[in-house]
Amino acid sequence: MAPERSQVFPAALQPGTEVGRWRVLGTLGVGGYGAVYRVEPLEGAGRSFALKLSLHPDPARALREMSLLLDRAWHPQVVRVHATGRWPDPIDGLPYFVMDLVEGVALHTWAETRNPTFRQLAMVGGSVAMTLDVLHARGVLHRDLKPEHILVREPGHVPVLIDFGAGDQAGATTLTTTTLPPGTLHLRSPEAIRFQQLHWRQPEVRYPCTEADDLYALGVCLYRAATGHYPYSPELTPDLLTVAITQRLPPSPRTINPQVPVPLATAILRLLEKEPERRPRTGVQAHAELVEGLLSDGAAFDARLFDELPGEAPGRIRRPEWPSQPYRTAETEPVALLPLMRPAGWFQPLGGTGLISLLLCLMLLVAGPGTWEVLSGAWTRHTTPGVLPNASAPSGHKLAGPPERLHSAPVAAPLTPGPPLATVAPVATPPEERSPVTSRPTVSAPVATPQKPSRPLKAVMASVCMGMACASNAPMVDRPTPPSEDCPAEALAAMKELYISGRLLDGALDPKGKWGNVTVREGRGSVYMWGKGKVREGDVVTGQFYVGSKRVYGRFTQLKQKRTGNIYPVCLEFWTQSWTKDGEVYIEDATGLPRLRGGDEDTAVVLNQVTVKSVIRYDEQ
Ligand SMILES: Nc1ncnc2c1ncn2[C@@H]1O[C@H](COP(=O)(O)OP(=O)(O)OP(=O)(O)O)[C@@H](O)[C@H]1O
Repeated sequence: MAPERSQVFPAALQPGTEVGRWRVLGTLGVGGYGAVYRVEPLEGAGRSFALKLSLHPDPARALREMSLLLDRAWHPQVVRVHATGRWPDPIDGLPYFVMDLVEGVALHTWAETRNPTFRQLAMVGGSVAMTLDVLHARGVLHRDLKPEHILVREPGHVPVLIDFGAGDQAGATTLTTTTLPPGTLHLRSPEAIRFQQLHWRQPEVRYPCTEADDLYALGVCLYRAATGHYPYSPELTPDLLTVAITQRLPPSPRTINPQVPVPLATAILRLLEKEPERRPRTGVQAHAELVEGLLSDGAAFDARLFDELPGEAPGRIRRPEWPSQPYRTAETEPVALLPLMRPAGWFQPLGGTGLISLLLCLMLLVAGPGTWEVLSGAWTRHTTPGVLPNASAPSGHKLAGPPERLHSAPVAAPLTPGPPLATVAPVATPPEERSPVTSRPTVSAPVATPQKPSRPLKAVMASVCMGMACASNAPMVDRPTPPSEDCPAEALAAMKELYISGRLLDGALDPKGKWGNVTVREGRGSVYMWGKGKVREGDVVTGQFYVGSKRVYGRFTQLKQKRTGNIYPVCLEFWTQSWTKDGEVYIEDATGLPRLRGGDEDTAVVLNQVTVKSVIRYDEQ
């Protein structure tokens, strides 16, 4: 009998797995595009390296990152590539490359767990600026600089740049199908956002990133390190975030952390100027400004970034407070009706925050900029979450979701029923065994019936939940919905092919659990579909669960057909649609699943029967 083909999970390779001539020792991090493993060579055990395995079916980004690192981005403070290959099949497998292992932590983690001096921070910032200068002179742009991509190596506090997957070099072909390159909204420059607002209806137009974008992002990273907060919180809704970045001046770092030496605060704010021509023009100039005060204002630079908490474990810091009135209006042309000009994003319902933002903008137009100050509660509620005290590992886990929680979240269970790579040992844990979903008896939430609920029944269940039982027992942090993301062109095409574009699909979180409730936790997870279009019963969609204070959100990027084993890229999200008993009026039509009673910050109880909806890009409507 032929041996059963085992399945492997590229995002969750177990220690001992052999990838080409390398043996996996552990996981360093899982990002939106790749999983990074600590490895050692099969011959020559004892020397550790980092291996980045592309998780993306389209190898373009990985190949581009490799060629950039090998060809032009070499620098002592940029990871070096030592080997490349494909796995498990050396011809058709997923691309991977092996690079230096950086024994360090991300910049913001370094700042909040090591509590260095301002002198050390200025030197680290200046050093990154100099590295950027060399790269820029060679025509290389990083384009996704963020604290997670600046690893500070000890000893010596040497900042090393990683992840050039969004990087660009002069003459390279365009990688994306969207106006802006892949990136993170709260680190986007004001000019990039303004460009997108002007051109999002022109799919062929691409934003021409410049050195000024990298220098702006460096300013954001240093602001975060010096104050413990991003100048514009990633916890804001995308609409508010874009308004803030383009039209609000960030508070001086000294308003948040009065210990920041004046010259350093000035240098950071210069990097954050709204107009690129008012920023330092080059990395060398930025370096000069960042280290300028070291001699003249030496004593102030010797202070540590943050006060340490007395009586606590050594090194625990007191994070400065985010001010109650953080922003002033920038003296730039206001961009009217910002939220009307939606980027081609998905996971952003037309109602909710979008409508509110539209109203805010209309009020702003009518009443003038002072209106924002009245509404500034919206800004103050959302501050940057801090680094967890135990964040001392050399790297953090990264999800493709709200950026700041990425590094503080524990590594989610490896649930992805990965591409049908089949052939290679070792066998990864089957998804069911590691599922973030556990069946649990009904607590005080609606009692489930043993039949498929009709729409009205679903409505009743939902309304009972909304009326009394959704709120969890534990007080919850008010988490916003995940920010919008682009749906790749290939996913849009695949969903069309599957006849599921814009449609609602039913399924279950626990395939054996029938109609009861289940407990879900934040992390990767799956929905077992019941079938619609070319999606059949037993097909599985996989993606990310986010546990919010009132709802659970899901973003699903892969659909695996049970019958063929084929994997399709998709953009699906959890959706709740329910009607009144007569089926006439919507009670609810919104993203996410309502939480039932129970759960805590990171786990939630929801109905096992769920609906997912395929997104439509706004420019396709
Ligand atoms: N050379 C390295 N040495 C140590 N850790 C690393 C190295 N490269 C990556 N990591 C860790 O793995 C994580 C994910 O890597 P990386 O950012 O390159 O992946 P990605 O999929 O491109 O992520 P993103 O979603 O940010 O684009 C990093 O944040 C870092 O913690």
